[in-house]
Amino acid sequence: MLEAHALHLTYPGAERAAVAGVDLVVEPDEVVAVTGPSGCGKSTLLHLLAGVLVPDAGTVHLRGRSLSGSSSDGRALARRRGIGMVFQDGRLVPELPAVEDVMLPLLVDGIRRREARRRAMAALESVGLGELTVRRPTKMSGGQAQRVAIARALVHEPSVVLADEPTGALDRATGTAVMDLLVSSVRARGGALVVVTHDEQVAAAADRRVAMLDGVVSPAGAQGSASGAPRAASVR
Ligand SMILES: Nc1ncnc2c1ncn2[C@@H]1O[C@H](COP(=O)(O)OP(=O)(O)OP(=O)(O)O)[C@@H](O)[C@H]1O
Repeated sequence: MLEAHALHLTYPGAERAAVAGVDLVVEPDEVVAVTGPSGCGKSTLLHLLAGVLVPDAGTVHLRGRSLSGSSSDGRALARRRGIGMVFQDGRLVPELPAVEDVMLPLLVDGIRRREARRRAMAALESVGLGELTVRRPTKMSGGQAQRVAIARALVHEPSVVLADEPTGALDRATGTAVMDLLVSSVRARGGALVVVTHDEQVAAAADRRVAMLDGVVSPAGAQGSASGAPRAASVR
């Protein structure tokens, strides 16, 4: 589904690489947790997978199609359509009612407002926010706002959802509910989920754990499986 090979990225002026040669294969229907200490490169890896950052070296393929390298329109489109992103703080637009925010990825893709609104309403319904479609995120609880962010990541039906500490700002019960929702929404569509997390409970909900240290996948992490049943050849 999603395949990264030999990814490297050094931020300008940095002494060492934030991501220093990561290989990662995510299978369809798989939930992968990326864990590791602060600063080890988890978010950078996720942003490389999403195409938010362009690697200095290495490749990212989604369903066999290259997403990495210099960004042609075709690649940008493949990324936009194929990947959904959930940020730690949701990154919702404070001025926009939930439905307008969830419509954004569809409008960027040229879908007409009326159809975009219909699909955004359905996505909000599916995350249990059918009653709050016109509420602004500033008037929502943290868990509700994060559900809006999940609806926005899923509304264009991506193959892969990448989530950067989606429960980081939430209390435990709300975080568990949000993670359950994310996993079930992605699984219901046969998609894959990569979730960066510091939270043991979130990592335990994954099929497999990839532990990073100093910009690389630690050997123990490559073997690790949250469920105790490693999937062969998923991380090399
Ligand atoms: N925009 C940036 N410019 C320069 N250096 C950066 C930038 N973003 C991250 N870094 C550095 O790259 C390294 C990896 O950072 P990254 O945010 O990927 O780690 P992380 O594992 O996600 O950390 P955390 O768990 O604290 O979010 C760190 O040393 C960090 O200081």
